[in-house]
Amino acid sequence: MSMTTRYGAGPNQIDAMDTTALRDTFMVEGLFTPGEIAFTYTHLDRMIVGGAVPLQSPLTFGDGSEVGTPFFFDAREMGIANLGQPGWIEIDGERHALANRDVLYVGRGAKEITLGSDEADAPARFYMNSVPAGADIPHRLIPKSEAKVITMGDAARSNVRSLAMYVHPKVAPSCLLLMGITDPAPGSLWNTMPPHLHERRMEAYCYFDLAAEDRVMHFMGRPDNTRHLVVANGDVVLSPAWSIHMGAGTGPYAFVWGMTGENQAYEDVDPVAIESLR
Ligand SMILES: O=C(O)C(=O)C[C@H](O)C(=O)CO
Ligand SMILES: [Zn+2]
Repeated sequence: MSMTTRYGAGPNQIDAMDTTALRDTFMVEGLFTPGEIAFTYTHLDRMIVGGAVPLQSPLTFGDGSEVGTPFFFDAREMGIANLGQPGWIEIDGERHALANRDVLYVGRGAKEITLGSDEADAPARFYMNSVPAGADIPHRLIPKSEAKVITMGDAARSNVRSLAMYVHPKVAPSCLLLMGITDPAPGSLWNTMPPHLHERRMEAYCYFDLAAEDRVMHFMGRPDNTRHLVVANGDVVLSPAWSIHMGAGTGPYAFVWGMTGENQAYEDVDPVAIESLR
């Protein structure tokens, strides 16, 4: 298991950043390495993002030395989305089967997590969002069929998309984690339109199901001072509360969004008018 750190930055700091500095600060690349678990500890509301691709041997974690508690989950909760082929996750020996796009919520107090793939040559790809938690909420498997799906957007503006809420008060409760998956409709390439800010929550986007030759252009920054990040399959964008977010792909893609902060009010967002962007 590896753990890297991202300290984040304030809105004025992006003026001095070149492309490499911007990417090093606001992106996490390389989370999905076959046979490994990789975590990045962000100082954006202390969300940890992670990836794991188990092959022949299952992968285990749960030690808390990197987070300063005896066990990883002593003061944390987590959502784990399977973005790959069928696999399974054991929480303290209790096994849950996860098909593609199923999500497992792991509540505070778990001791040991083991991640496995049904077939080593068609592995699961587990994506993880973990945030501090102050309550014990039961572990729960949320199959794709139980997610609450909302369709939004406008075909004339190429932004029709369906947004599936998994870890959400109306679907599966958590302490302060929100997690879901958004799929642009065929021919629709824009996500998160209109762009928005949510001053009370950070957000992490993990782009997936993107062809190797395609990229998503993810826009960030203050509305009057935007930048872009060129994102490949499996890359994560860290979106601070002060930053807008919206993106367009050069081909089909999907993304997992995860949020935490002061509240779980999905509607607590401030849309930003396109004509105000600079
Ligand atoms: O396409 C969208 O719109 C989204 O998926 C929006 C994200 O869920 C989001 O930014 C929530 O704040
Ligand atoms: Zn958002």
